[in-house]
Amino acid sequence: MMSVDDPLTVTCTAPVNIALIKYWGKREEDKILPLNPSLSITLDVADLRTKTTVVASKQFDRDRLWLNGKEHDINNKRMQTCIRKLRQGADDLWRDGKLMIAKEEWKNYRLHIISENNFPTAAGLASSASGLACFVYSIAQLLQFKETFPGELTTIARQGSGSACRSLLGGFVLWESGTALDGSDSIARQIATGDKWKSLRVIILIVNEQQKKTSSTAGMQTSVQTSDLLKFRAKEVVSMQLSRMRDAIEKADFPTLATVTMQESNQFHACCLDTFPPIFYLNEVSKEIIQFVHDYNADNNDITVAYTFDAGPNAVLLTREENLEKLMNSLHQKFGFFPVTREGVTRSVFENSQSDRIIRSIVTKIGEGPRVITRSIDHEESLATKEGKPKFIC
Ligand SMILES: Nc1ncnc2c1ncn2[C@@H]1O[C@H](COP(=O)(O)OP(=O)(O)OP(=O)(O)O)[C@@H](O)[C@H]1O
Ligand SMILES: C[C@@](O)(CCOP(=O)(O)OP(=O)(O)O)CC(=O)O
Repeated sequence: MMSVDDPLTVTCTAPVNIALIKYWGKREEDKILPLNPSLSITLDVADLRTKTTVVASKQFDRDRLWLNGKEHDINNKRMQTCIRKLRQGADDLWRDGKLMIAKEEWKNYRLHIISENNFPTAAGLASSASGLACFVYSIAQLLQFKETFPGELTTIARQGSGSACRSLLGGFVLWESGTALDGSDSIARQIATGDKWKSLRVIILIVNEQQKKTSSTAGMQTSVQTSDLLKFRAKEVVSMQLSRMRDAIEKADFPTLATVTMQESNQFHACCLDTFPPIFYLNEVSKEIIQFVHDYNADNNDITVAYTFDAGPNAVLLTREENLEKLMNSLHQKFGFFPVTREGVTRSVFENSQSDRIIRSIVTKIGEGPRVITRSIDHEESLATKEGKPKFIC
């Protein structure tokens, strides 16, 4: 049972999501309202995840954030908006029929937020999506956040980073662009569980783990200002592709899902090229991977693999379990050996010595949304000491 002296804490995990229908461009910068709807798959937290511990105390003098063992600036506008909205929606904390903290009391508590990603941060692997989703979800869990309308929490995560709203749900997730000026209808919701897609495998091919030159936020701003193709895409293309994709998800139709996914990735990168000055996220290896996938499908006379790329050169391939071994063998033959991490275990000891090649890969599958791991500070999964400081500092 919780006593008044126990630190108020929660530890949660949140997944990475990969967009199959891309979000690129805002119609409103401040509230992060997108030009078009987007659709993603949530990846399994067993392989890629953010873990966050939040501790609340009246003794702390300010809100603080530690990311991967180093203190990180929390005074940026986006994180401050999220924290403010979460505090506004805080509710009474009850334990065993006893009121522990009345909702108006929460304003006297400051937060220590300790977070780690088990994959490279800011390298185009959607760390901002899982990171901000975990940030919002964990604080909401601690402050007993009560939604005033369904999906409200996703509207808060959206204001941390657009793609983060999709990481609050599992399976296939649709982020509606919405029309309301206040952004209240620009929410994310699950449109299908992963039940029909249990055999889907997602292979992340890491080509570069460095921080990218043009952030998604800055890149899409320039695209909105300069690309006519982006306007055409938002007006004419996305709704058609979205309905093809939703139909394919419903029917578990891999070839259609794969085709739309590749077309979407290509159109997103075409919009980047149409931006002035152009933005290049793909490198030579990325392009070789694209060619490889098309050759592989042509040789097999079937569409069994798809690729998608976000704002960086790393590839995400989709295939089915029954094709995985054959595909990995062909990738190794074409690109040389690289270590493969599957179900959290690295299967190959071969390090790729060449540069400009695939460095390593992670094989994962569709997964569930965020969850609470523990509400105890003593739990081994908690990232905080009893004093509310990170257990591990770099
Ligand atoms: N666990 C986390 N907790 C809080 N914030 C995080 C966390 N992980 C990442 N972030 C925030 O996201 C930023 C990285 O976002 P950025 O968009 O640059 O990279 P990315 O998400 O890896 O790439 P992309 O969004 O293009 O896929 C970090 O600098 C940090 O501010
Ligand atoms: C290419 C993308 O990954 C862009 C993600 O952009 P962010 O969500 O990182 O951008 P901000 O809203 O400015 O934080 C496509 C996608 O995830 O839909």
